Amino acid sequence: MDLLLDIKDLVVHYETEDSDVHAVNGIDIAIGKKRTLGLVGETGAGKTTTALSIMNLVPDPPGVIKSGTIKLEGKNVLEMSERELEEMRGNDVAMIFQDPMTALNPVMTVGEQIAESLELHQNLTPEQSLEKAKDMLKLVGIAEARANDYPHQFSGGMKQRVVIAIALACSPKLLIADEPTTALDVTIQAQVLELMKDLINNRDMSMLMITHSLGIVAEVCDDMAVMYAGRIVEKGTVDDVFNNMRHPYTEGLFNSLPNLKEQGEMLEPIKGLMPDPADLPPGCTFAPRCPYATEACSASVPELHSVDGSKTHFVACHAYSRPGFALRRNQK
Ligand SMILES: Nc1ncnc2c1ncn2[C@@H]1O[C@H](COP(=O)(O)OP(=O)(O)OP(=O)(O)O)[C@@H](O)[C@H]1O
Ligand code: NI
Repeated sequence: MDLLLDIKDLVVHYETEDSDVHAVNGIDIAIGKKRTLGLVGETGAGKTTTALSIMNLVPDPPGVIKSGTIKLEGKNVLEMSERELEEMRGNDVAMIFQDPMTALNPVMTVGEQIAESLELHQNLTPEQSLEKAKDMLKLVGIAEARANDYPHQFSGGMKQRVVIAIALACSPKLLIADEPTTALDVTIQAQVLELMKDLINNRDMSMLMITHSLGIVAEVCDDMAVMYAGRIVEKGTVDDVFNNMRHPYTEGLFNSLPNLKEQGEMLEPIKGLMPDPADLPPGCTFAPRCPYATEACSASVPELHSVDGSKTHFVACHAYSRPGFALRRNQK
């Protein structure tokens, strides 16, 4: 696979006077060109921290990138100069967040805001920028006449479309979307996702989609990585993980989803809570909640290993060292 982004052994802590939060604990993830990777996991798993690291925007202090490399087309983001970083942000990588209002300026028209990003990154004249801004609006399904309106004149779904227009105006190679539809009505969510999917595909872009929702992963992603307490516990193509899942935590996520369970089966939410990343248990951090755990699970941290020799599918779980082990879901 031709890689756009290649993250290796990333470790990020938030260090304050009274705690040391181990937010990201040595993750490896890669995104191929024209591929969309879904990063899923419970709240506090370290998803946003991972995303911010890619743009070298982890707030410091308290954030400290302890180790790792983040290569964007071969160049390590963590070693870029301020100037290179500015070039990269907006031009190569754009990020959109859950709440569109945090990204929009209430006292500028939406047309001006899209144009501003174009002027900044693409050396266009103000007139050219405004023209292109109108094109971008049309692209996200908003009439160009609305370019002169202010954010408060738009609905939530339209605001998020404007944010998408700003993010895509400079044709970045990678779009990072952090829960981009959680703040929207359910009916609007599907439309916005559909739009993003089309735009990404038409422009040969790659995307990192951060979400709690396996439904969204199924809808828009090619590949997925399941994150738990700052580690990747399973990753593969969406097909690998949906049809041949291996990690007990992944199984737990699927069992706790109403829409993905077969009818008649009982929902079983995962018992307990994710451990506090300032106080992680030794060994496999999922062991305290895992229905399959034995003592060996707490003795050492399981490494990611290939599932049946697969080149795409990996799992980090000690249980597979037991002969014949299979998840309940996979037992025939
Ligand atoms: N600025 C900060 N200072 C201290 N701790 C932080 C800071 N930002 C995040 N954390 C902690 O780091 C851990 C990972 O947070 P992160 O936001 O990356 O998780 P997430 O998977 O994106 O969660 P969510 O799904 O809720 O957005 C959490 O325990 C969080 O409390
Ligand atoms: Ni987050």
